[in-house]
Amino acid sequence: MRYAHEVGKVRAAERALMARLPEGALMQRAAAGLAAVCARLLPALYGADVVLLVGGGDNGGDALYAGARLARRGARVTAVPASPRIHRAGLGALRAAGGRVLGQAPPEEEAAGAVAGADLIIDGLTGIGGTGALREPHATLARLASEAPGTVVACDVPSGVDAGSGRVDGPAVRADVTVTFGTHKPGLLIDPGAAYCGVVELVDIGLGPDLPDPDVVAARPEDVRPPEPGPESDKYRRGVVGIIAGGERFTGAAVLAAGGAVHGGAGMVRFASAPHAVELVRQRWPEAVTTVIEPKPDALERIGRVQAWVVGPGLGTDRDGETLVEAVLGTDLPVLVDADGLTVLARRRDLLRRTAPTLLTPHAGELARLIGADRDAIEAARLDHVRRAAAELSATVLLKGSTTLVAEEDRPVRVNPTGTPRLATAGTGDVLSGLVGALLAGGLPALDAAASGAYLHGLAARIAAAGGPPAPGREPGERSGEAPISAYDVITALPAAFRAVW
Ligand SMILES: NC(=O)C1=CN([C@@H]2O[C@H](COP(=O)(O)OP(=O)(O)OC[C@H]3O[C@@H](n4cnc5c(N)ncnc54)[C@H](OP(=O)(O)O)[C@@H]3O)[C@@H](O)[C@H]2O)[C@@H](O)CC1
Ligand SMILES: [K+]
Repeated sequence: MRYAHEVGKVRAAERALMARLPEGALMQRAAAGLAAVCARLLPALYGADVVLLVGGGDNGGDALYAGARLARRGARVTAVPASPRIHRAGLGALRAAGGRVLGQAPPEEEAAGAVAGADLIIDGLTGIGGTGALREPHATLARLASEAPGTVVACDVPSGVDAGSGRVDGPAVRADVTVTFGTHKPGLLIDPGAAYCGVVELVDIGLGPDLPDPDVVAARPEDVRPPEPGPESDKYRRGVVGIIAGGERFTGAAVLAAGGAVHGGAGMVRFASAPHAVELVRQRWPEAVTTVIEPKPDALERIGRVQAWVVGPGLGTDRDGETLVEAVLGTDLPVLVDADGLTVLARRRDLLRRTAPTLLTPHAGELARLIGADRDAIEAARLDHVRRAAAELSATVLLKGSTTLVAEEDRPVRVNPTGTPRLATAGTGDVLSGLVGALLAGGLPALDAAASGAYLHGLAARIAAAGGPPAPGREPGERSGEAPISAYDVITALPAAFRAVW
């Protein structure tokens, strides 16, 4: 797992560690790590042009000390101060090492020329102390760095990205590499901030023993553990998922949710709905066991045993849909509620009073209705809202988006690292609900089922778009070689995604 801690906890751990270390030792560790990454990124350090963008806080201090280290090894280092008060000792160290410092508030052309001509730019404008939109001249310098041809290395956090949340309120530095100290910050893992970071390198400055449990974690491939069938598995032990989706009017969602479950490793998929949806699912997925039901309180009685339920995609939000959502939530089994089911829940929050696990999978608009918040406010502060929702609704909440988040009260929020803009296409959410339902039925706890499902879903989308397992890295501006994908393509690529993590 990649771990991230809130800014306040990072500062507390830093204080505790600094109390045991000689003055300035921590900043030296950070600067040494930053300089080492920069040296690796340059084909030749001797004679390389390195520009430091230096803000008025310790983030600028890190950049100055790292610049001094690079200057001592032969780089031509120029500091561009963005503030009249920059780290004095760092400035002295850079000068002593032969670095050049532009005048305070240098003319824009001079700074622009230095940035445009640099082989490598270190962004030390703001780190965890940055708040709100970048002011001038920081904003201009951030823009110049983002447009420059040289390699951009962000110190701790790309300036303009809110370290705690990933919020970006104006211009921000687009980094090729972000060197972060001690632990990740949530804003490095969550979009939009995550998209500004490039490759994130964590430098150990010895904070570990002083850090509490993480606030946010992101899975690596080895952390994704779908339930694996053993030699004694039969279809019942591998988990039977029941899906109630679609109706007379909406059938696509039913077919896609059932497909996500069929390819999501369920031992058996029991699908139940109105005749038309049942007919189409039967045609597309002969593996599913189907039942025609009517929207009555006893609707589940004819379906047979399941280990987890999925309810909602394409169900409709009228009284009939509500009856089915109520029936499913009335069971003592794990339930995933998606799409129309969530709209029903927004007016029937009483249905969430249950003891078995409940997993809700809203996008921002659905979450806005569920917790009575503004959709734009949710998009701007996704981490805060997903946490709030999990607490208020007493449920596991998977908030869909370019970085999908999964929250459960008193647990670190899971950030999905495999998301891709290609997933922003109709029907992919239905596939996710079937897939996660299969993982729930296979015995994963709701948080793990949701996080693993989101991971596999994103990976399948990437595989479908690329026509095979994605290449490990791509140069900026290089053609992606990817195709647009449909929700059905994601289903088809699920086996390859499972193979990649098993
Ligand atoms: N603590 C430690 O032991 C260690 C800390 N380390 C390093 O310290 C960093 C934290 O340093 P920090 O606390 O000094 O804050 P920092 O990120 O430099 O920002 C403050 C400056 O930014 C300015 N500023 C803020 N918002 C702005 C805006 N919107 N637009 C423009 N300016 C804005 C603000 O200006 P002001 O508002 O005060 O006028 C002030 O000058 C951390 O990220 C890591 O790199 C490492 O060395 C490891 C050891
Ligand atoms: K920075």
